[in-house]
Parts: sequence; structure tokens; C-alpha cells
Amino acid sequence: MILIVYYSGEGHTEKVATALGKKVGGRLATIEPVTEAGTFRKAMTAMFGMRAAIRPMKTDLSDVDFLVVATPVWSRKVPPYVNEYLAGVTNAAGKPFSVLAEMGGSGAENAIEIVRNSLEAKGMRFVSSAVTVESEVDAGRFGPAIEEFARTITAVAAPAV
Ligand SMILES: Cc1cc2nc3c(=O)[nH]c(=O)nc-3n(C[C@H](O)[C@H](O)[C@H](O)COP(=O)(O)O)c2cc1C
Repeated sequence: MILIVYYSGEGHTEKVATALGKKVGGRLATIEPVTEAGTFRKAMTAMFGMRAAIRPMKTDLSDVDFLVVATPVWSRKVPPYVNEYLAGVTNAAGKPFSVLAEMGGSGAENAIEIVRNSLEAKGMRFVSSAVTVESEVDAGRFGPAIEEFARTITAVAAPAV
């Protein structure tokens, strides 16, 4: 089973994750914050690599064959809710993963590196990454950006039936 875990504050990451899910036959799971912070706090907690409480969700990857983490870029890093999810991941050793970063304009590579380091520390195996840009997502022009990304995923994990 391909699992696509995402957080999306304003719907862009969700739009891309949903389209990707259709392409690869993946199951979607959303990271939900317990409380919505204001913009300043969001930027600060991301900048300092902090974690913030999320609603209970499955973090045990026992029945997952391939994990995709899709995240917005915040302060050239990732939201504290994504850090919280990543910290909770268990039974992940040896499993492949890919990362999708959705951004306004810059910092995606750094955000991808953060997710990559966190999951590699759990023994997971990095496969690929992709970047989408807010304006392209708004215009519905992100298809090509995830086309090749989807292929790298299905090449490793057979789509769920
Ligand atoms: C607190 C905060 C910090 C952000 N920092 C960055 C950044 O460093 N680089 C960037 O390109 N976009 C940044 N953005 C823009 C988001 O990445 C962009 O709006 C993205 O589309 C949001 O995805 P979402 O709609 O799924 O929440 C930031 C947005 C917020 C709210």
C-alpha cells in the first residue's frame, strides 16, 4: 500500500497530494494540527524546527509499502505539525519513501532535506522528491511536475488495487 501523508494549511499541498494519489493509487492521510497558530507563530516554530501537537493519527507503517510525505515549505523548513508526524513514525526500517514540497517561491530543497534526514534516521530509503509552486497549483498547471515523480513511485511500489 502506498500511503501519502500530507499537511496543508491552505489547500495547495492537499490538491497536489490528491492528484498524486489518483496517479499512483495511493491512500491519503492528513496531518491535522490540534490548534491553528497565527502566521508569526507558524513561521517561528517552523524556523526553529519545533514540533506542535497534531490530532491522533496512525504513525505505524507496518502495513505501508511506500510512504510519500507532502508538505508546504514554511520558513525554508517544514511546519511543526510535519515534524511531529515524522518524529512519531514507527516500523519504518527498510521502507522506501519520497518527498513532495509545495512552496511559494524558495526553500523547497532545504525542506526536502529535513524530511529526508528525519526518515533516513528511522532506517527508511529515499527514492525521489518533487517540488510544486503555489502559483502553478492555483493555475492548475502542476501536472508535469508530478508526472515523473509519480513514475518514480510506481516503479518501486505496485499501485494498490
Ligand atoms: C508561515 C509560512 C511560512 C512560509 N515560508 C515559505 C518559504 O520559506 N518559502 C516559500 O517558498 N514559501 C513559503 N510559504 C508559502 C507556502 O509554502 C505556500 O503558500 C504553499 O502553497 C502553502 O501550501 P498549503 O496551501 O498546502 O498550506 C510560507 C507560508 C507560511 C504560512
